[in-house]
Amino acid sequence: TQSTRPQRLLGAVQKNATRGHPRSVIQAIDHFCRNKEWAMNVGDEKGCILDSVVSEVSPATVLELGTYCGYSTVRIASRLPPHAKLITLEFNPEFAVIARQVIAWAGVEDKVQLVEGASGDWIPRMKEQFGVKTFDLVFLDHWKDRYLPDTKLMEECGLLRKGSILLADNVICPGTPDYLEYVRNSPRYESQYFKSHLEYTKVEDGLEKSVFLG
Ligand SMILES: Cc1ccc(Cc2cc(O)c(O)c(C(=O)NC/C=C/[C@H]3O[C@@H](n4cnc5c(N)ncnc54)[C@H](O)[C@@H]3O)c2)cc1
Ligand SMILES: [Mg+2]
Repeated sequence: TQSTRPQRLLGAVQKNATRGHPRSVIQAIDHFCRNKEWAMNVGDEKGCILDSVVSEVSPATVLELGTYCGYSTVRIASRLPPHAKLITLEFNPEFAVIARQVIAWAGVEDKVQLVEGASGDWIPRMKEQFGVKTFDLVFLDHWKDRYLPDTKLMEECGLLRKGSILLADNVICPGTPDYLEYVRNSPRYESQYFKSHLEYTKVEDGLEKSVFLG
């Protein structure tokens, strides 16, 4: 039977990356997406911005919305301080199966909890289910029309504290206009745009970094 793109991406990781070396996993995926098949990973250009935010925040608790194949999961997890935890939500079981294997190949599985399910269902259960108080960093990279409702839900569930950082992918392409308008105009956020390009292309895109002011 035909393989899927995520399966072919995983194959490229297993063929070209070294087990336990997250950087080689990232390089293998970027090479595959540049030279074989484009895939919606945050990519190496925006990935460097993500890296610098993770290093700057040095978060103890991270939430990622939209795991896909686990590219940004590996990128974030490989830069977390010891004992830090990354919870990543993915509701497509087929993608979750691939992401678990990519995460394992990179050797970062003990920092990552991949939860299969929808953000809307799981955000309200973070405290009771995973003993999370608040998130120091949230990386939003799931369906673009979910960024705003999920941000409001995180506020309502008390998952954000003064200083929590939201980092959102694709605020230009595909675009998240309602989310951008909210974080840029709400007195509860201090927002900053990092101009970049849509992964593996010359099309403009960027990340929006928003600090929750409490
Ligand atoms: C016009 C156009 C099209 C595509 C692009 C290119 C482009 C570039 C990008 O960086 C992109 O991130 C995207 C994009 O669409 N990303 C959506 C990513 C979803 C993943 O997250 C999963 N998921 C979606 N909603 C939820 C949810 N509630 N709870 C849990 N998981 C969810 C899905 O199961 C997928 O694993 C697209 C640019 C322009
Ligand atoms: Mg994206």
